[in-house]
Amino acid sequence: MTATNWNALIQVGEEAGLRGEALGDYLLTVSELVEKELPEAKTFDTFGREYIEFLNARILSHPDVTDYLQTDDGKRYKIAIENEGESYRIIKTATAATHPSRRQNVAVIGHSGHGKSSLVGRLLFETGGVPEHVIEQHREKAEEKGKGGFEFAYVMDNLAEERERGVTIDIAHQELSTDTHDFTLIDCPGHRDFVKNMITGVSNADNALLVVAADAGVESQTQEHLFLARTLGVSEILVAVNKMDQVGYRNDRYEVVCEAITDLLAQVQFSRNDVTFVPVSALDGENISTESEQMPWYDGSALLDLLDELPAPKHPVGASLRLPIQDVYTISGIGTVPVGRIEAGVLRKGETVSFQPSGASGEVKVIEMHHEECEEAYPGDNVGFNVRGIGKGDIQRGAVCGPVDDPPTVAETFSARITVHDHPAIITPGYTPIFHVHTAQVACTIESIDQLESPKSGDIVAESPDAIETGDVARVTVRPQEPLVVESVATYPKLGRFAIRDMGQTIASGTIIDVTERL
Ligand SMILES: Nc1nc2c(ncn2[C@@H]2O[C@H](COP(=O)(O)OP(=O)(O)OP(=O)(O)O)[C@@H](O)[C@H]2O)c(=O)[nH]1
Ligand SMILES: [Mg+2]
Repeated sequence: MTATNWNALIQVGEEAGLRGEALGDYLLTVSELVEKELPEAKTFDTFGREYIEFLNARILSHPDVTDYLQTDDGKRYKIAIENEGESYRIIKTATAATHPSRRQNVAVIGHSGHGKSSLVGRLLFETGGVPEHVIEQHREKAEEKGKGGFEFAYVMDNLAEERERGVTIDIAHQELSTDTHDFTLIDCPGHRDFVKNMITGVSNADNALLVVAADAGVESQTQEHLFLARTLGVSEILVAVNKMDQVGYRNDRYEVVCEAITDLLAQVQFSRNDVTFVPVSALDGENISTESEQMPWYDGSALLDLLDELPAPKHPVGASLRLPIQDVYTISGIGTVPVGRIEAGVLRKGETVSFQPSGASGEVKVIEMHHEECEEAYPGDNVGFNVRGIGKGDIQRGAVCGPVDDPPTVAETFSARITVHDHPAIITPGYTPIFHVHTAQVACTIESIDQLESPKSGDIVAESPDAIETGDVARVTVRPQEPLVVESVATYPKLGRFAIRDMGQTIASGTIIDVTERL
């Protein structure tokens, strides 16, 4: 199979898509694939599928999942790949309307009052998600409460207390669709009292949008959130420098703020090249969906276009189902409905699943995604579901759902590599702070400090040190004080990363190397 043949395949596919007819089948041998195509190609692990990128199309495939052929211009065809010994036969089965690679969870993070909720509200408004008269109603209500200017934030802040205080307390999810993506924006609280809610939001995110007000610049939760996003495995960070109206849309002020953020990024081993900056005004709607005329000095794209350019999320390939539970609802007519985001594997109707650490299990009766029922759901999907025989007492935030024959691992102990970022004193064995891992928050004891590493080279510089302190990197053994599901970072990245908090601040972070299962 040569590149020319491949082009022909795509062409036929496009025409067939229009007519809704079968593509026909094409045979290519494994050696042809490897020798002719792969040198030009890359493989990616995405959505539990293996992306094989060809010259101008790619096959998204996984044994568990229907395959798709995607051309460079974003057209997708549902295909079946039949494996005939040495050969693959590719058959087009239907035109695929949507595809999970459109889906992207973005956590909106940053210091309190910098305009996260307002920015999400504005994005929804400009993409038609919120009609003008609703914004008007919010404007009136906000003014009545002496909170003029909060009309866009009120789109996100629904709780009475949130509106009264003018701060977000718990995370809120909002759907936003563009031509190429279906985003779930997770508006996180910026206030330092609610960092634990922000962690739940970030642990569900693929990428993050950091909002920094141009007038206030970097503040304490700008730093803490950036650090947590990095620690909890967010791949890319987009920085919106908001409230540009407050600084007269001045380029020099924008640059000062960008420089301050660049310094913070360096502390978490991000370089400025890994991050995109955009100046915006949520209040005036500048640089949100169209490029702003107020800032001719800015030569980049508007925020919405930058969101579309965020990298596709990566998920483990060929792994078993792992679905950390974020909340559990009781819905009349259905019963107990746990909700969460699939981090690995496939959730299927009719299959028996197990929740750990409780061990409760049952058959999946209903899966719902974005208010629609579906047969199966994949990594990256936010789902609500119902399992036969499972009641509210069997599951809570922090539980993890997986297959009965390969259930999530409940740890007796685990070994981890931690970095101490900010602790006022020394840390000795026996120390028991709160560990935040996926959606769980559990007190865990650092039972032993096994090795001290050089932060630069990673070399072991001491065995069994008595204590560690700020700046140290160490291998430690950890014992959860309550049953807790964790996995090694190598097998399930999102279940193997954690932040450690104590005394109202984030003091350390780490990755899990190995888990000793509780029997
Ligand atoms: N001038 C100006 N004010 C803004 C802008 N964006 C937000 N604000 C104001 O900033 C204040 C806080 O906005 P929010 O959107 O609630 O901020 P937040 O980041 O969600 O705050 P938390 O929920 O507490 O973390 C409100 O008074 C907004 O009107 C902007 O672009 N320009
Ligand atoms: Mg808010």
